[in-house]
Amino acid sequence: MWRRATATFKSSLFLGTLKHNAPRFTTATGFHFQEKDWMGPKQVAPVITFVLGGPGSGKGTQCAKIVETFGFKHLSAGDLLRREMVSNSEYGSMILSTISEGRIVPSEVTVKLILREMEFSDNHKFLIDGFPRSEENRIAFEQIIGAEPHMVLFLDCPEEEMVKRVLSRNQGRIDDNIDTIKKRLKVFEALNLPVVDYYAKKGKLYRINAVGTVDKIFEQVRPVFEAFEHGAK
Ligand SMILES: Nc1ncnc2c1ncn2[C@@H]1O[C@H](COP(=O)(O)OP(=O)(O)OP(=O)(O)O)[C@@H](O)[C@H]1O
Ligand SMILES: Nc1ccn([C@@H]2O[C@H](COP(=O)(O)O)[C@@H](O)[C@H]2O)c(=O)n1
Ligand SMILES: [Mg+2]
Repeated sequence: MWRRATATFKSSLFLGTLKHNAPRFTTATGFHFQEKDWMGPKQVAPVITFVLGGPGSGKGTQCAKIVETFGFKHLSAGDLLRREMVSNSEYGSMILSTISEGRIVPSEVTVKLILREMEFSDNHKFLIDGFPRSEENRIAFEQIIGAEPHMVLFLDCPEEEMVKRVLSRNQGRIDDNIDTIKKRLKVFEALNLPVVDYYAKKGKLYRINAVGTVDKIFEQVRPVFEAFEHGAK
């Protein structure tokens, strides 16, 4: 279990990017986070990568290749929400209506799901896909988890291509229909692009041209991770 087996952030290799002043924090849903929760015997700090991009830009597809090649743990915020939705959770109906309308689920719920996965993972390298989707998501992650990403991938894809991919995905998702896709694209532009700009200004953004074959796109992604792994050694 990563929560127990890992990080004392204070002695981390990644000291520069992690926040040590995470306050005692109790969310409105009663979830408790305290800095001491991260303390443990092993000196391994989490490596956090966010993977951003519009609906159908290929986040999940590229994440699978990153996992295979670089051994990250893939956490798709959308997948975590869909799993929560069908799990008899108190949030189930709220998540269903939010996803159906292409809106963003309250950050506290999503961050809680991500944190739970991080805590129980044996892996300390995380690829967080489809998150943060808004400035609210981003700030909640920083406050609750007390860490920032080391790098942020942005899969840059034209709208027509994203629409085409989503409509031919055929995985039975309630939001893969033209009406919801239009709403998701609007939300992406209004709420997600400001987050992309934020990380660009911080020098953490890697913009990937997401048009082309899956392998061609991965040829742009691979060197980003190779350089990071090389630098981290
Ligand atoms: N480079 C590509 N060229 C053509 N099709 C692709 C490419 N990459 C992914 N796809 C296909 O497009 C669809 C959407 O891809 P994927 O699920 O990876 O996108 P996503 O960004 O995770 O989307 P969402 O945000 O809706 O979860 C899938 O059916 C996938 O197989
Ligand atoms: N941070 C997030 C991520 C996703 N959602 C909701 O889930 C939908 C599907 O997400 P995908 O990444 O699988 O496309 C998305 O449209 C949102 O409704 C969210 O609220 N917050
Ligand atoms: Mg996806």
